[in-house]
Amino acid sequence: MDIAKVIVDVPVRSTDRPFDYLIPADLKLWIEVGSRVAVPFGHRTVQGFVVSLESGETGSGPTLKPIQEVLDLLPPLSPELVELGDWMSQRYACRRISALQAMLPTALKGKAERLISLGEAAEEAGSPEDELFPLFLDTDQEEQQITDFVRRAGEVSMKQLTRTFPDAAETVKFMLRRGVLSESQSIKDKMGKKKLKAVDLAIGVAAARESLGSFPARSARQKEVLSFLIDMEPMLPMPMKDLLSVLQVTAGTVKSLEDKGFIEISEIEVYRDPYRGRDFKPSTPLPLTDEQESVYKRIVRTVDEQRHEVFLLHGVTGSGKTEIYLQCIQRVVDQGRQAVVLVPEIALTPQMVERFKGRFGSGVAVMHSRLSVGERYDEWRKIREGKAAVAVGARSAVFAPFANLGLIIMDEEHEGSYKQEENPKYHARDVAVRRAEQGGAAVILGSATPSLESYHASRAQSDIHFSPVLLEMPSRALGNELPKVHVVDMRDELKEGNRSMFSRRLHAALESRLERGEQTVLLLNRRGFSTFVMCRSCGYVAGCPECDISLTYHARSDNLRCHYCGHAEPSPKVCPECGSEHIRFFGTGTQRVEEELGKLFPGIRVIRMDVDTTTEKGSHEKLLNQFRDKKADVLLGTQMVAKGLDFPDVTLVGVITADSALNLPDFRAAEKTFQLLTQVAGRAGRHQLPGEVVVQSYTPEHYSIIHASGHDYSSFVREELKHRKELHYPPYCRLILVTLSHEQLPLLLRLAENYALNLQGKARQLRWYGSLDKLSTDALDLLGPVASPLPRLKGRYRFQCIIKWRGAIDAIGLAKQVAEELEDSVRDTGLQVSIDVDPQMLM
Ligand SMILES: Nc1ncnc2c1ncn2[C@@H]1O[C@H](COP(=O)(O)OP(=O)(O)OP(=O)(O)O)[C@@H](O)[C@H]1O
Ligand SMILES: [Zn+2]
Ligand SMILES: [Zn+2]
Repeated sequence: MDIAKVIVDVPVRSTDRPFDYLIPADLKLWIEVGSRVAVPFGHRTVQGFVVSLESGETGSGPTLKPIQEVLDLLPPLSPELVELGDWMSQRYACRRISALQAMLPTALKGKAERLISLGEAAEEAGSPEDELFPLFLDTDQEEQQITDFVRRAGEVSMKQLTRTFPDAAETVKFMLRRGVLSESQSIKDKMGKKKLKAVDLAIGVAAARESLGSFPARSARQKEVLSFLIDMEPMLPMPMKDLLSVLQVTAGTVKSLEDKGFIEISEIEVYRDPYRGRDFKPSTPLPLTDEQESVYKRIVRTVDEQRHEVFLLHGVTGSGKTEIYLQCIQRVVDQGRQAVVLVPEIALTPQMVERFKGRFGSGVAVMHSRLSVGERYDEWRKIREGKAAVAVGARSAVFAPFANLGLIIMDEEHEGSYKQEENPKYHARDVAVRRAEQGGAAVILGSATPSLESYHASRAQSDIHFSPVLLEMPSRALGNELPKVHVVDMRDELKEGNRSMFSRRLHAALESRLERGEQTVLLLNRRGFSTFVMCRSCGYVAGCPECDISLTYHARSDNLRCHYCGHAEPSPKVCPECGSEHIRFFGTGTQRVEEELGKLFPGIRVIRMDVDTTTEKGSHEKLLNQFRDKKADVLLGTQMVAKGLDFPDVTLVGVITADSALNLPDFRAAEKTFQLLTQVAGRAGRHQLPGEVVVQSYTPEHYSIIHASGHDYSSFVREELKHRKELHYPPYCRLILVTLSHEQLPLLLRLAENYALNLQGKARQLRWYGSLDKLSTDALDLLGPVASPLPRLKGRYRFQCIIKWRGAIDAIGLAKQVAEELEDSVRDTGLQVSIDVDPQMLM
């Protein structure tokens, strides 16, 4: 009796464990760990993933239900990914099914049926003299039968195939891996594969060339087509429509060549390559600078030993980290292994993709949310079928289904967007490290401003589960200086009668750029606008007396509140520091800045890049290209303009208000401000022309602004770590954010208090509970419950607790256990508890 343990897709907590199913004899060879299957569950059929296989010789247990179907020929998950899912479910207190689902492209989540047809390689396959596969001679016959069967039918379902050839699983999978068979979704489904008419030579190049002489003059067009195809031979078959548009010939011309037997027109399957039709300038490895060389050598040592190791590559903006990535990937690819490159969604610009495509061509799969479901499915398939060796993508590319992963790179590793805010609430950095650990792969975490967590872990014993090797590149690759940063105190501007959002310095700097025909990047940091209260005369910001975090303005109740501890106070009418009436809730939009620019500099050409102008697909790219082509003087935008851009003529960067993010009720506010300023400053003067940066601030004395303007990461870190230690924040402990929600406020209040009490009680029994001040290393502390920053969402009230903990204790397990007990005790009343481990956003 063969048993499969299956994680089923049923959204109930009690189902979050594997269920046993019988493997019917005729499916036995088709089912592997990672297979997606249809199984009966209650009165329904649901989808599930096989997480382990057992031969139950003990066999006399309760009668098990059999698996009904296997849903894909090749399992969409590998045993390695299944194991990773298991780890995620513990690490993030999420359901196993949700961890596994997160690894798949949306197209695979539906119920669409898989269909099998002959693949591109079908012609060459199955011939007995195939010397490449001498060992498979006896499977040749089987292969022939299967090929015939599929050819006759055109397309067969999984079910037909598995039932007709129950013993041929190995052969079929092998055929699929070689492209003799190919798998797709049902045609009704729009995500099915895409086919295209394509043109190929029907005779050899030499013969074709010879025949060129025999074309009569009236067939000049045909001759032109043929000679073009001869030149293009290595690229054939090529899409018919490309041919027609390049040569400006009619389909009739091409058709006559086919009739004469020179060429053939067929349908080919195309991967919907979102970057098709675009030229990627091929690039070759650059000779490395000394700094790059020593970093490269160190990483390659590990790569060559095929060992797991994590590197933290701290290189200033423009130090040439990307070149290191490219050359390390090359090394891995040369070994026949694969690499994943993670970049923040926002930095996944065409410019970034271009650098990888330029080096590795079509061997690069790109995965990000701007692609359609079908495009994403194709890119994913390219990886799984071994047609790509490099995946570049946002967060979820960490799950790219490579069989032999040698390297994971995470660019801008400090970015908060690597954390997924919905379930499963994973952090791609931690998942990357874990996956690499499983598979003996190296990890490079790269940044000009590493997160305090990673940096601290590289220097000291820490609560993070890895300790990276720190590699530093303190100078720019092209030898130029980091740009000079001027900080302008906006309070002085106001004092001297300048009420404009542009300081005199920034105004003058902009003017001179316009005169010289150089370009400017303007950053308007919108994060946190209109949520905090600031005095425009003295820079005073209302903060919580308990938490050293700025208070959030609540318009409805017209008061200020602390989102950590619940402290509340009335909102001030005059500044408590200086008595000024210029105290207000901050708010400036990019649109207003644009208008102002137009007034101050008539005729100025501005490209505005923010959520409003970049919603359309491809718009982001279009705007950047316009800027690169110097169709504008100023690129004005939000965070989007801060990252990864490398434009030679940008010599000025202006930051309209540096402080806005500084005052968010978030213990990472200073860190994020420092990072943003450093990143955006790094856009200036990257090539020949020297750069200059003007940072406007109401709190120029803040250490994150001082150190960012001095390009001084280590001083910033020293100061920030001191604060974190005093106030017990990561990296000196870890956090768990528990959010409880319910439609009824009084009940929710009681439940939230219960949660806190139960947790404290349990922690006390385990002797964990207490202040983190104490010297003991194992400790757990709890803040709250308080109303969540979003106190009501979709008709549900929300309360939250923050658990601070450190040491070897199982705080995550405890948080989850207490949540489940509470949910059980109030069944049917609609309580929801969400657990966010290592939250990025506490708001
Ligand atoms: N070895 C090299 N020789 C010549 N030019 C180089 C070399 N390495 C990098 N460069 C060039 O230096 C510039 C900056 O490099 P790159 O964009 O890779 O830096 P980075 O460290 O990724 O910067 P950022 O963090 O700001 O994105 C690029 O124009 C790149 O082509
Ligand atoms: Zn004031
Ligand atoms: Zn507080």
